[in-house]
Amino acid sequence: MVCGTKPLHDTAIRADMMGVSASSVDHGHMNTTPEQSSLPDGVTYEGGDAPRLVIDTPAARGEIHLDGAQVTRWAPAGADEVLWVSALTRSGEGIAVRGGVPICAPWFATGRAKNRSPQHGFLRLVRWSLTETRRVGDDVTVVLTAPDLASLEDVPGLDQTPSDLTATYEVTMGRTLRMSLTITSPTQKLELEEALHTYLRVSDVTQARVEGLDGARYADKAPGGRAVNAQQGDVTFMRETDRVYASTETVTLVDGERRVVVEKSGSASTVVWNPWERKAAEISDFGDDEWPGMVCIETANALAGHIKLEPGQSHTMTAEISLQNA
Ligand SMILES: O=P(O)(O)OC[C@H]1O[C@@H](O)[C@H](O)[C@@H](O)[C@@H]1O
Repeated sequence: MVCGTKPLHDTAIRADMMGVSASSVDHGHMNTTPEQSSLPDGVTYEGGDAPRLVIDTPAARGEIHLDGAQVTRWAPAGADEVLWVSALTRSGEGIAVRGGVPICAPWFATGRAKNRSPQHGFLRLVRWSLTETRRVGDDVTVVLTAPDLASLEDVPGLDQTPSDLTATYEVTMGRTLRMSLTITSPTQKLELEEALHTYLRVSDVTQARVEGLDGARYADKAPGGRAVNAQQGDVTFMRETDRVYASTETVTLVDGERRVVVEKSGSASTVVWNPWERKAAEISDFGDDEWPGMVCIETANALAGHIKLEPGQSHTMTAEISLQNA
């Protein structure tokens, strides 16, 4: 779904709207340090090699890295952590944390023609700028902006897409985790693929199930999988699972008593992924024994669900995650 043309100045961040110091709006991406006094109560900036915002309010605890604008933790009040992160992950500039919610764009996997690199695009590999923080009640909203890509050296894969594309990401952490990604292509056509690659904790993936995809068509990307299939009933997990569903529906991950609801808008695809034993062993930052404890439910626009942007158009995709019984 294309949300209409948007003049470029609409995506520019106005300094007078920001709750952070002037230095933090400099798109020179090394210069992103906000002053603590400018952040709302319950938000702390932690610098170092992997700069991040730590959120701790009566509604939720969480964490957002500037590298890749990656949400890595979120637990609504009274509940255990919802997102999964590998014990083997690394973090820092140019590195996507293995877990949380990496942003995949402007293509998904290696793209529809399977010829793009790096895998899942470059937006998870660049350091974003913090452009706004605000607190309304106990909900904290953080807005991050991707750097001016053309001005950066060595953005891998930038030659495969309009180099002037812009991206903003608005994350609200409270009893619900709301993540909203807007991508604009100012001057050129863009066939956009994207995913909010959400890693969710489960106690045992072989006992978990995903409701809400009954009847949906899917491409099965697991070894030996067919391009076109139809889901029958809930999704359950018995082997490597790597599926791109054509679906705009809300899904619910059922893990024992816990029910994790993923609602979305601007998203024509839902990706469901668990690497299982063999593939987990092949991924260097994924522990060999960790796969039973996670499943990815990715709010996406991928394969046939890609978005066609005309010059000057934007698209916004939103995922909203909540615990049903909390
Ligand atoms: O290892 P990456 O690049 O983070 O990708 C992890 C997985 O991401 C999923 O979205 C893909 O469907 C899988 O094919 C892929 O293996």
